[in-house]
Amino acid sequence: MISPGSALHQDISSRTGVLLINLGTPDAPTPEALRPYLKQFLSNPRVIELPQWLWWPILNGIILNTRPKKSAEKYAQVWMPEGSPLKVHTARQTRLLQDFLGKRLHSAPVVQYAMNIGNPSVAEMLERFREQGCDRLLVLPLYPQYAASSTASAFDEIFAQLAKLRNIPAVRTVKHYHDHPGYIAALANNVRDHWARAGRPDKLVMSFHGIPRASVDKGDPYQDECRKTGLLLAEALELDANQYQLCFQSRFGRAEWLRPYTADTLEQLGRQGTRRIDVVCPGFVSDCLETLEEIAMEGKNIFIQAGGHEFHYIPCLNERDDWIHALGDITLANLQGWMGPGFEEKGSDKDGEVIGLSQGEASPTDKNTD
Ligand SMILES: C=CC1=C(C)c2cc3[nH]c(cc4nc(cc5[nH]c(cc1n2)c(C)c5CCC(=O)O)C(CCC(=O)O)=C4C)c(C)c3C=C
Ligand SMILES: [Fe+2]
Ligand SMILES: [Fe+2]
Repeated sequence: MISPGSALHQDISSRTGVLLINLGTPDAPTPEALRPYLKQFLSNPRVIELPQWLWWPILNGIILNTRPKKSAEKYAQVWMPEGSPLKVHTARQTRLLQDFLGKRLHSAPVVQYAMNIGNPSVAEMLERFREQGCDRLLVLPLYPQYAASSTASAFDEIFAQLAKLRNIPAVRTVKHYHDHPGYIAALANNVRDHWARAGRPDKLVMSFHGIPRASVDKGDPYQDECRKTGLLLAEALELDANQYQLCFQSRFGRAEWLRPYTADTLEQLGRQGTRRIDVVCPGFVSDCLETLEEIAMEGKNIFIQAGGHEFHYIPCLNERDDWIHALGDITLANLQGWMGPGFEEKGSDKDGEVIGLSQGEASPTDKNTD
């Protein structure tokens, strides 16, 4: 919880904080840990846009009695010795971004991560920033494509916690970076590195997390942003339209979601006798349940059982240098104008760009206050 008013806040000279925010993950691969995680996730009206009177009996009477056990079994198959893959990679990315900024700025911002659901919570991290004297905060969701269910619900949580404070920091939010040249280059390098080691497939499948079709009809730009990322990645890899396929995974419930569904696409490609496919998940910057279990395990089974021969899963960006560099560039671009005394850059980086104004990004993406 955030304690109201803190003398510490006034004593330390003003600093900037960068908060990386991700979706959240259970604390353990057990039904007991899955239940509160799923309850919090699926009670969010940004995620399930049904009237409460209709949704609550389904959630509490059916889903929370069946899904925790099934999901826990899936999590157990991908759990790492240090914990949930999503959290392990997010924590590593945070440390690497802190190092990257430390090497490039005389006075680097404080970098921390929070989970929108579960731990470490947004409330806990906002308190840590306060303790460290941060009166400016850049919120950077680890979702390159904007969706109300992911990005907006992260911002909702930040502002709900700030609503409990009297003296809040200046806040900037990064809405999306689905077409950022550094992000696209990192995605393309990742695929090329895989091909250099393992040869090329007949088709590259780009699988994005789905959302309900109705969300797009109501104005969510998510589908367009996924398509733009896919197109830019295909361009960077010099692929023709018949060499790649974009699709949407992780459908939840019975409503119509974005099509084509990944499971159908994999089955169809297998049935058509496609010899080899490689699957990459550009919308996930960290490997997690949805990539390691749903794609690399379930997806592979679907393709092979339908008649496909060779299936390669290409891991997410995780801790790649070029991705951390892109994340650093996105951060610096969005800190423009907040660079006060002691915050000067140490010089241009190795690719010769001017720090904070890199890769054609002349201005911060989206700002709220200050
Ligand atoms: C990439 C961004 C994501 C969007 C958009 C998104 C929308 C969305 N998700 C659900 C339901 C579930 N998602 C679950 C896991 C999950 N989702 C994302 C990302 C997005 N979701 C990630 C990174 C993860 C993995 C978390 C991990 O711990 O590894 C789950 C929980 C797992 C399970 O039981 O299947 C659910 C449920 C909906 C309904 C939705 C949009 C409406
Ligand atoms: Fe999800
Ligand atoms: Fe750079």
